[in-house]
Amino acid sequence: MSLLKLDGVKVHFPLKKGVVFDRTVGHVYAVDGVSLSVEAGQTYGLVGESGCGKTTLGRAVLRLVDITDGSVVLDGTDLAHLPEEEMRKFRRRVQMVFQDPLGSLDPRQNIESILSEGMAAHGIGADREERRARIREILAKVGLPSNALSRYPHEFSGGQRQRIGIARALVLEPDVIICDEPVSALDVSIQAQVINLLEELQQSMGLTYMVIAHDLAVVRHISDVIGVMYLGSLVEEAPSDGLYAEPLHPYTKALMSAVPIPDPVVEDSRERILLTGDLPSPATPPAGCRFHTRCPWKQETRCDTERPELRDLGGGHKVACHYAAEIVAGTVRMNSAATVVEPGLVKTEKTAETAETGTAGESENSEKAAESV
Ligand SMILES: Nc1ncnc2c1ncn2[C@@H]1O[C@H](COP(=O)(O)OP(=O)(O)OP(=O)(O)O)[C@@H](O)[C@H]1O
Repeated sequence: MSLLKLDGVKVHFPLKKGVVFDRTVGHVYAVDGVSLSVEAGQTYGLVGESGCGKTTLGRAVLRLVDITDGSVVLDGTDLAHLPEEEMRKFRRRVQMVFQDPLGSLDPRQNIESILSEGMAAHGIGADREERRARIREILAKVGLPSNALSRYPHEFSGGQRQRIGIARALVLEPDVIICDEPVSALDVSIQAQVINLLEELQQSMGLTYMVIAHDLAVVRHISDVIGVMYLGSLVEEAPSDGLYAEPLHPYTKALMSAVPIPDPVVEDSRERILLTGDLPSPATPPAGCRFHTRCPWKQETRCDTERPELRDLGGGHKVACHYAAEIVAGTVRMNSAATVVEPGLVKTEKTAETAETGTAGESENSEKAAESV
């Protein structure tokens, strides 16, 4: 059953100009028509490069930004159209865990005070003692000692602070937890511990997550379903295994090929797709398919004029690309100056001409574009 269902969600930020009269001179199309469902007890992973609208989408669920259009249905209630006083009751039910645990914890408050603040505001626990007992229980669940209660955020390591952030969400007994880049501020050695903790808590408490990350490796194991965002829209969505087994959208293929593989033999023997060109501004998104300006498989003129819908190609594997099936079948070939790193080479630029012969070349910009993915 879908616990959280987004339908056609748009968040357009007005671009203002002028000191006296604020004129709207355009919009940032941060989120532009996203539909997705998060099933109870599951994890939806949302990935995409910086600026694609992931955080704004998460904030829209909590109504921390104005929703321009669409619906956000939590357990049967559309939050997008709820009066503010009604919305207050629902805020407890969707909690957010932030990227920077230190920045999101008040340094002047001890842990008990940080955790009990929200509980008191939402009427959880009859009195201080009851709240304290509940906090102790949750601290144990997230792997922190009960003496953490009287300590302050700066006394903890980065990983422990993220555990406090998770505890702060849990004490409010939410239906859904949105984890926004939950491990990207942490040391690599600590990241796996926090991801494992999220998984353990999900199993023992039946939690439902939306995990937002720019790093595909972070969402891979924890997610049941993964959605890939590009310039405000979902370009691909699939059960996690299906997405990794066969990414269908050219953007996902590029993202996936940029993830380093620890085995040097495998790393050296695979092909990588490096995107050329910069990410367009969400204030002036390209017409047609938003990815067409960087797409190695772009076809004239459909891709520059007609916006592809997200469609199911089977087994819940959805893709917004006019030619996804043809690319898989090999009947549509790379047609532009796409850069492919061929097995065993550091860098090879493959163009329409060189694609056949495999002539090697260099492209600094392409390498940078790949790094930014
Ligand atoms: N309040 C705002 N007013 C105007 N533009 C905004 C606002 N918040 C976000 N944006 C713009 O919306 C776009 C999407 O931003 P968002 O933070 O959602 O992306 P993101 O994918 O989460 O990126 P990051 O990982 O860097 O946070 C960006 O171009 C950003 O500059």
